[in-house]
Amino acid sequence: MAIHLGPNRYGKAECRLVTVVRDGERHELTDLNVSTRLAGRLDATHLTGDNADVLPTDTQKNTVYAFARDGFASIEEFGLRLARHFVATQDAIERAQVHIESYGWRRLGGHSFARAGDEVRTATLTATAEHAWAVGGLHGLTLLNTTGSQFKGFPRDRYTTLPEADDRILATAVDARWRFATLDVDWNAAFAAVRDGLVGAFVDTYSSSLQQTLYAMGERVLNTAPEVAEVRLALPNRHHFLVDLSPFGLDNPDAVYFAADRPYGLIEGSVRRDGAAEPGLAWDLGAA
Ligand SMILES: O=c1[nH]c(=O)c2[nH]c(=O)[nH]c2[nH]1
Repeated sequence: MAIHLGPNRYGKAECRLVTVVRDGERHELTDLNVSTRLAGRLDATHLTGDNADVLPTDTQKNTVYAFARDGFASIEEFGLRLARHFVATQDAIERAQVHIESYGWRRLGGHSFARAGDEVRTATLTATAEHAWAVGGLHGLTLLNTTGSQFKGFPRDRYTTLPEADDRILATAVDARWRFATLDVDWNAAFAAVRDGLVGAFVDTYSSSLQQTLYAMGERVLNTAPEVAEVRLALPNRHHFLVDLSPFGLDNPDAVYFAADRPYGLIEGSVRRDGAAEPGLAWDLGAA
């Protein structure tokens, strides 16, 4: 029976990095979580324990902190610089991916900040010697419409108990990633445009299903951000169930809800621009 080494990669996960730019009294804060992944001709270390091609994950972590010393205008720019550095300087490394989470802080004053909720901006930058790819993203953006949503016309079988809903609460925590067709992008402006598109479509769409809202959100992003080739969305349906108050002799005119934690519907999908460039390694460092 033949046995062989399958796809593999290695790197330093979750380097927590905070930077402060001290411009007089007004300080700028970034709060990141940076992960590196390297792949390439790494058979030797797995098969014989020869580490000649294994840039230590400790060195990868140090590189993250050292490059941060130079500053960066966006997490996409920072991640691209790191990913390109690893493939350019390590012979055996053919593919590098840097994933960055950016935690928001709301300004309270010149040098004071409050953590801005659960929303996280993300970026995934992948490089080979010849190409690079960028994926932007966000997760933890919780949205809720108190009306403008229904769910009707679904099939019923002997296990169906769900009543048809003419008017319901629609709530979700958006998990979105979007693939750029180019690297010639004003990254922070693009992030703002995509985020506005996601939120705007959620607010504006009369929803017959969360699936319909998902498509509307992806379509709006592609219409507002020309650099984006594809949007991938995962939308948990944060169910809000009307509480039966009749045991207490009370009516419930769509006023009192139970916000269920789990289980939840999970609606996932991607919306793509026709004719856009192939994704290459953008989504997945892959096996090569
Ligand atoms: O928007 C929805 N999509 C579904 O697929 C679904 N299924 C369900 O039980 N409720 C809902 N709501």
